[in-house]
Amino acid sequence: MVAKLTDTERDAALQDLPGWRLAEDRDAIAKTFKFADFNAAFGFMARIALIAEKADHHPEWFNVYNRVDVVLTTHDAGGLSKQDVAMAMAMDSLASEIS
Ligand SMILES: C[C@H](O)[C@H](O)[C@H]1CNC2=NC(N)=NC(=O)C2=N1
Repeated sequence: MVAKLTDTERDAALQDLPGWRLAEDRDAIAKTFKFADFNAAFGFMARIALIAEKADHHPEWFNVYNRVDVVLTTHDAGGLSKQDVAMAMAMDSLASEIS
């Protein structure tokens, strides 16, 4: 099982994740991605879904047209883990590629 990040580790990780914020009500990070249109947003989700399956680490997300609201946390760890940081970085990298 993967370890929950300490407060110090969490704050350090957030420094390197532009646009990501701490969720208000839980130990999780959140970001809103905006794309050109629904096709780009859904393409992003489809490609992240494949990465998520491979990593066995799945985002919580909500899509409306070109917007994807993402929340990342690790249920098994009861909070934020390095797997969330890795997923956030993968999302940022893919989003910058397609927008
Ligand atoms: C059984 C399965 O491996 C677990 O439930 C995995 C699947 N995907 C997961 N995704 C996330 N975000 N957190 C988890 O703890 C998690 N656990």
